[in-house]
Amino acid sequence: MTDQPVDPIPDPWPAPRPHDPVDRVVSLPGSKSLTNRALVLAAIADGPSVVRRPLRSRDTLLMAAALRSLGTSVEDTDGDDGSGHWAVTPGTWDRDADVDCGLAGTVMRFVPPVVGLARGTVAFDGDPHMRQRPVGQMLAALGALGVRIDDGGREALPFAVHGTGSVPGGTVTIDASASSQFVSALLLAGARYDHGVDVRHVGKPVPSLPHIEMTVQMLRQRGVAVDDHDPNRWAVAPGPVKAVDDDIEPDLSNAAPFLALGAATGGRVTVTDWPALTTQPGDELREILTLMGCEVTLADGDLTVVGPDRLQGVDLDLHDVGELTPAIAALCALADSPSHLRGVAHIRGHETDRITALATELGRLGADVTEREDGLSIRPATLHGGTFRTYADHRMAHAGVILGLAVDDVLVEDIATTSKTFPDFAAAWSDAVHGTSR
Ligand SMILES: O=C(O)C1=C[C@@H](OP(=O)(O)O)[C@@H](O)[C@H](O)C1
Ligand SMILES: C=C(OP(=O)(O)O)C(=O)O
Repeated sequence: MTDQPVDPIPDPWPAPRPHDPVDRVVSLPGSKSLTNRALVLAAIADGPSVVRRPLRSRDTLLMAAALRSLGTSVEDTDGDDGSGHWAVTPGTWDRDADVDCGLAGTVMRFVPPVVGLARGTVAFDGDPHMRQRPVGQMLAALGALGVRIDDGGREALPFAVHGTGSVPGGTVTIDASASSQFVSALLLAGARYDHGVDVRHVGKPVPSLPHIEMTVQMLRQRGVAVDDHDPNRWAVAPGPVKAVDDDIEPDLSNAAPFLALGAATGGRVTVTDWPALTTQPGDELREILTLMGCEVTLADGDLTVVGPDRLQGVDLDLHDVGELTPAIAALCALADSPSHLRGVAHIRGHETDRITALATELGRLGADVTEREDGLSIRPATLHGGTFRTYADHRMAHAGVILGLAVDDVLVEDIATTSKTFPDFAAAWSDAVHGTSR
């Protein structure tokens, strides 16, 4: 062990290592990004609707709680197939409220623009690290659109939004290079502003563009006119948001560790209900894992990955799919040729500074890693056991358990942090690795 002396880690979790190549079929919970968009749009819609098979994890429960605190009804209901749904009924938003953002970017960014439509003062705060995550550009844009914000000059949490019941809206320029969620947030609320919104981005390229396409697609499904013809500009026409029942797809980003289980063990993993067409960036895993030497097939809604004898390194720009970086970096550390992961400077503003965290923790287990301003270079090395720190980041925990597939005695700190986007991840992971929950 090469651990430096540091604070003791509570309950590090022994990452399970399979004895033989696995052969598993896995069904995943719903998408965080789709669930939280569906909830926001249902809350500002022109009637009641149902969010079917939503993700119920910390991020989405926080979103449901935020919308309830404004005066929206979000109730459990059973579907015909026995699965749990959420019935959402828009309400009168006429009260002061407190919103806990936890560590959810979607709550901190998507809720303030709709609070402009409420009558009341809403105070926002979150986990300690949430106060470091970027939101200032978005608050400034909201101010320019006519929403009164009080952030005490911090350009970060905690802040208060003073809703007056309507928002003028109009044209606004924003630097969204820190997060695509700034743009998605303004678009989600924009149809309900008096003049709609016309958002123009100026600055370094906007990351995670598939997530903006997801927003645009969901708005159009609800009858909202969106012009996204020109690059770096999105215009939402004013008008009603139609109430639409929505089926939430499985979370394809959370598929990453499970597909990695096939990839890293030379085994076979099938994820069920993989959508044929999707805006989720996790769909890119099909191409990425193919480049790493896996055999990847999508047939009748089943995505199957068969791992190679030896994983190949990759040279990838992950700018559009930054949230996949921790899982891919872990796989790269198990590959037998070098990898370069580029274009993800913005993930330094995610749940933790993911570039530094990955360089530190992969390095702690013996990986040969160079931290770059916008990514990581990873060369083959012999890894060893040790404690993998997760910095309250669910996707760091995914990286840790992936390493544990191929390295003895990997302990993952705070495995419960995975509850941000995946209920009972540890049990689902043990089940997938060993074929039985333990
Ligand atoms: O809109 C969304 O649902 C998301 C957008 C992306 O954020 P960034 O653009 O900040 O990377 C992504 O990383 C995050 O996990 C979810
Ligand atoms: C960046 C992420 O989350 P958030 O929605 O909190 O930004 C993520 O889930 O990888």
